[in-house]
Amino acid sequence: MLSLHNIDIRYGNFLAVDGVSIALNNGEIGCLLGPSGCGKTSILRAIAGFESISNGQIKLRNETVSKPKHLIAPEKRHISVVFQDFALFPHMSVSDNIAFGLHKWKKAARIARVDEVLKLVGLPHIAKRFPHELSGGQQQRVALARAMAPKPDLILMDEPFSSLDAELRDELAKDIRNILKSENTSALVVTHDQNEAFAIADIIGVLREGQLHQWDDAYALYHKPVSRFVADFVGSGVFLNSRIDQDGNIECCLGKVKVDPSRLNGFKRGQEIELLIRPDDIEYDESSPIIATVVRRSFRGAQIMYELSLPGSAQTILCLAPSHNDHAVGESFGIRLDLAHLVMFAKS
Ligand SMILES: Nc1ncnc2c1ncn2[C@@H]1O[C@H](COP(=O)(O)OP(=O)(O)OP(=O)(O)O)[C@@H](O)[C@H]1O
Repeated sequence: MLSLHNIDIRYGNFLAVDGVSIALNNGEIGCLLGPSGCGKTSILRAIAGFESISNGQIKLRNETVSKPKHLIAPEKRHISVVFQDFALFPHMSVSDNIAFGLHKWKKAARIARVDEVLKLVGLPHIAKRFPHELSGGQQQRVALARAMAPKPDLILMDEPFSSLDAELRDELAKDIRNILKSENTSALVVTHDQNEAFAIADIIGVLREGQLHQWDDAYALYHKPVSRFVADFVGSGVFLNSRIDQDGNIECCLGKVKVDPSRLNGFKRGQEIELLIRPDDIEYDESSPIIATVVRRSFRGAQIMYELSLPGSAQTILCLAPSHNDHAVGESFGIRLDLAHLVMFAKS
């Protein structure tokens, strides 16, 4: 459906996007995730045809729509864009907003399609209202209905949830995913919020300073990050100063971690490394000889996130424990390391 081949985007001499390649299949929902200024919006604008590229090419349904000095106009790309502020026309009713992109359709087909997408987004009863009479969440759904109405090949969404309440965002992200999937519509969403990315996307690209670090599903980003940046940006955790001993095992403040030699690819015996420990790698275990002390805690309902110190180590670790194991700051309890995935980086 969509492929970007090694694209660069420049603003004068500044290289804002540097050699990015991604591909999205028909019906897939992709997401570009990264901190402010990493180039997400620039990529979205280039796909929409609002921005030119200085290297590489962009293909839609296998047709090249952008390459240096060649730009197919946005209206010829069969793409719809949902903007951050929804950009609904304030003087038009909801149904007129949705019908706006259908002016070439026959009247009966147009009316039927407006009805259809309003049902799809769960708002069949608000067709006659005006945008200012809607809640933020309803405006978001109308904006999505308007984008979906012409049956575009691809929908682009730029920070679609940023103006909504935190509680609403997660719910809406899941709903929007279901709505897009119900019509097998492909979409690419831009966000800096990983929970939104996890809730909406099949595949996520993590960007930093114009470069794509990883294009993968949420599980792989969390458990098999390819760079220290991805490991740090996605999810929480700590990088424990560790060392590979002469037997090829990892020594750290939690003891010795036995490692299958095949997993030491590229690392040498005796090398200093940083070992990624996620909060879910540390288990509460009353019978363990490793005793940790609570430095900080944050109650999260079913679980408590503990920050723990260990004897003889200046580093702290995180532990996500079931909340019936309730300990105050200063108290100690036993923990066990249960590393499902070994993620390590050469010490910089
Ligand atoms: N028109 C422009 N002229 C010059 N520099 C620009 C222009 N648009 C964006 N940039 C720069 O390019 C870089 C990428 O910007 P972009 O808006 O794509 O980032 P972003 O990841 O979407 O950020 P945010 O999350 O803050 O919207 C930034 O350093 C930005 O300052």
